[in-house]
Amino acid sequence: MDSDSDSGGSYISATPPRHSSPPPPPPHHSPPSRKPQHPSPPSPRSNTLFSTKCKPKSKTKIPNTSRPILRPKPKKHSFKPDPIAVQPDPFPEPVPSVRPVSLQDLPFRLINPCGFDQCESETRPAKCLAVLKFGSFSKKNVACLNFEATEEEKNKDFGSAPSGSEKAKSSLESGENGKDGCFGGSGSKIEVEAGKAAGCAENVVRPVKKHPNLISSGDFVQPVKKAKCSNEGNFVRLNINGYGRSKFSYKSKNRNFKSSRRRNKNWNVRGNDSKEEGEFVEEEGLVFEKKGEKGSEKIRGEFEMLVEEAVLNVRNEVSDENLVKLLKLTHGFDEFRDGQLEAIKMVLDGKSTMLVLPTGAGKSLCYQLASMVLPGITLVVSPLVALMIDQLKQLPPVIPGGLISSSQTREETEETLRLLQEGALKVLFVSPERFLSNEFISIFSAGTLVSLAVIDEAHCISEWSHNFRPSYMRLRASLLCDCLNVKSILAMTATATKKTLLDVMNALDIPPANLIQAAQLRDNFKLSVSISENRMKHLMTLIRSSPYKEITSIIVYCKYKYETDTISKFLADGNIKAKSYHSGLTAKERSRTQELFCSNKIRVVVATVAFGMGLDKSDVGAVIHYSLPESLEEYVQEIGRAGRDGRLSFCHLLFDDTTYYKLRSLMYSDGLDEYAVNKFLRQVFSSDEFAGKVCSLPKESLSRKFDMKEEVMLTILTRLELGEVRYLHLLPEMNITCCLNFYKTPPAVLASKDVFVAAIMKKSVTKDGHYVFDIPTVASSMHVQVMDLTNQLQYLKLKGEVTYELKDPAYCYTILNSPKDICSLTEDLTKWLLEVESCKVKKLDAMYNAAVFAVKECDKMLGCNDCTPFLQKKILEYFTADDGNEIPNKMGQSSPFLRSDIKVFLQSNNHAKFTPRAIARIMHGIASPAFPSAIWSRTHFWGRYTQIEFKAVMDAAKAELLNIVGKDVI
Ligand SMILES: Nc1ncnc2c1ncn2[C@@H]1O[C@H](COP(=O)(O)OP(=O)(O)OP(=O)(O)O)[C@@H](O)[C@H]1O
Repeated sequence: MDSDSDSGGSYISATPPRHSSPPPPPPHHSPPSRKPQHPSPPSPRSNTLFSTKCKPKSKTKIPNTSRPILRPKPKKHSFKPDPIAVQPDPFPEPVPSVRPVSLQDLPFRLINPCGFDQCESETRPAKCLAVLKFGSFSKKNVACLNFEATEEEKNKDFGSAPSGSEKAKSSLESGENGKDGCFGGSGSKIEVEAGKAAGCAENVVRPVKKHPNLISSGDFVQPVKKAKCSNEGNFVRLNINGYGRSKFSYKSKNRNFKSSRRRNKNWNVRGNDSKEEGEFVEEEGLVFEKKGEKGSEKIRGEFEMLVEEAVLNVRNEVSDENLVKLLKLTHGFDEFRDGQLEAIKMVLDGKSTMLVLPTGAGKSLCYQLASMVLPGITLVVSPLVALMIDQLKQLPPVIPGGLISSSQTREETEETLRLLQEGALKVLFVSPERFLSNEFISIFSAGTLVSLAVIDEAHCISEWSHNFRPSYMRLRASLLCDCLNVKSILAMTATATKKTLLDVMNALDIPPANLIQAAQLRDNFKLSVSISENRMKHLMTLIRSSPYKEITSIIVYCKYKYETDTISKFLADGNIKAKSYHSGLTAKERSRTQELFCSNKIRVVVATVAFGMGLDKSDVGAVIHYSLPESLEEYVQEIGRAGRDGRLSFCHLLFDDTTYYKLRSLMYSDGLDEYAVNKFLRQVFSSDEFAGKVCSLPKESLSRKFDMKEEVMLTILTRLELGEVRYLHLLPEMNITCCLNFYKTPPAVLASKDVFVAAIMKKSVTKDGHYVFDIPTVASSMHVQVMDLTNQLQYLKLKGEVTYELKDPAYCYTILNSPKDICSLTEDLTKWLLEVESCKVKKLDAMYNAAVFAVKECDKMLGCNDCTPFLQKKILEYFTADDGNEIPNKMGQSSPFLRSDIKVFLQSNNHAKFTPRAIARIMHGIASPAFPSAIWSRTHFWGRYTQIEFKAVMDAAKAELLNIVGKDVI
């Protein structure tokens, strides 16, 4: 593809933003010419593609994340704390933000997650855990205290091997199915103690660094200090499921014997002092390694009883006091942050809840705590595998969790499902694609109780959000409740406009009274903006001057991959330790960069949107936007990666008009006209309908044919699957063309013995000695499943009879209902796609307007460079405004030369077929599958009209095409 911009992971969207194309390379840089993939030269009357057979019919305070404190030197800060409650003050007084020294001021972090005495705590430099592989934590009951490694270990270089999380993330971005992370049995590796807790008394439990939910994939494996009793010590697991308790007991008839037995055993072993050394003592969720010292055992016993008691207390009475006690024990925090308590109480009351809290405000804690108290399982749906892995890792040790995603092997998935069925998991992370699949639903119909379904990044449900994902369409309350018997839903997001929220709450059946919302921005940001004609120079100056020069971790966000490389090199040349990060790099390179950044070995990461989701670094001190974000949601999300430790952090936005115009053009790169939608639908429903017949759409060739991006095709297909009428059922993508060679037995002889081969012979063409055939076609002709045919091919290959190669990745589906009126379906779909497109454009305009407003207001206050109140104002307005507000933009509506330029363009390219949209795209310099920039950027009209409204260019193109072909064609 021509795109140089990055997506935010496994992004699939009908909408333009993240797969948008880069600015075209200048003509002299164009790659070697390829023949344009357009149809053969048309007759004059057919010089338009846009006529179709379908004639168109006529608050609250922002949660203060752990008391903002000053970074080392920033002198005076004047950030306004509460954009909702307080009107922005144009002359903000500097807020004295020095606070008394607290634990957080120490050069290390003390944790005490399990309520041990302070001396149990340990210095915590991050990310240096030796890991020891373990079979399955359900058996070994791996759970433990989350201590981190010693300073010495921290300084070790872990090489370039990527973390499990990173690998998954990388594979996601690159569309690979990474097999390298074993996520099935979370806790399948145990982190072993890597150092002594500083200053701890002798006779205590060693801080064993193992966590049931850590899923480091072996990449972090360092010379493992073999754990002394790692798999043979005395393990204690805490029962938090409440089995056996009448009030919350899970009354499934299908509980299998094995798990019941284990549960009973759990209950029997409470107060395990009597257990012998070396024996496993199983209870849900918590494992201590026995060190053979009576004191430590006592502490363990006390702790497990405390947590269990705290859970029971909450079950008996959901009071603030009881919940705070549980919070202290399980997470080590003294109090809840804004919104958390309300959300937890609502969920425990069985009410579906919409929770809107800023990034880093602690939304995850709400379902974590609730999951301990609720019976059965809590399902968490997340959009990215990387996010799921991070969330799984962040579960406190007492909560056993698992994960199911498409990046797992079958065995890993099966292992997780086994644990699930045994009742060994409390929280299960699942991707939306897997969610509600027949296979998944069948597990729950067997009796696993789902108390709570958590939809993380819930805005992805809505096409009016900045990050709509078709796969999230399947998350409807009706489906969740009907298929999984979910008791209540918790939808969480950090960034959603009013319209998006309404949409999400409608889909999930959440009543308005159950909305818990705080300001969408934390209060520990100092925001600034500048218009810059030389952004590179500006960036360098910024990083070298105060306060940025004192900040050790900075993220610079760019739009394009090439920009990240150029800028990181530029910074490195200026003696600033910087590296680039984008999806064009190998997984290993990306992982290495993230490692270096997280261990503070580089100061700056220059990245595309591909960086940051699931980033577990709390001390990022600054985020600089080198390019204008595409929406205020994206801006808020990205600056939210700074200051997660609660300290004051600095965010600067550099922008210019040229970038804005380019971005605005890109917003139109996914849109479709009725003509293309109609053609596509006809292709989708072209097959004869018979039950189970697998239809396929080869992605690449059809993408060119319809001038439609592959992900847009998928969006339409998903809509056809999950809309009001279920027109089709999507199947996994597969390569549909097979090139077969026969080795041992001559084809005719083999065909006489094998019906599959006979069918293949009938349906294949021979090409250079290969038999080439379409797999679904052959399977259909035999009335067998595609899988049967591929299995037979595999079998013949193993016998040495054949070799074959599969190619042409395709979307596969079966038709459930053919539309009665394809024209009205076309119309509906086109309307929807155009609305989504214009929504994206509006979002960019809102972002641009906010930036311009902030600059102007600062200019009025001569010399002021603190844009915080102005941006806060705009962000607040944006997220709370009613839909339908017109957003002004600075696009031109016409140009005296436009029509004549289009005319000349059409005359000089009369060999090609154009739609008005195709012409407008070229005039705006946007590549598309049928008009790639490698070819079309050579025309001097390429990108000439980026400053004229796209629709105006389309109208002009339509008029010119009509002039050429005659009005009767329309
Ligand atoms: N009550 C609390 N007191 C102190 N720290 C807390 C509290 N609740 C959560 N945290 C910490 O805040 C940090 C951020 O939490 P979390 O990752 O859940 O945020 P989030 O709202 O999900 O953010 P994002 O939207 O970016 O995913 C975590 O380190 C978490 O341990």
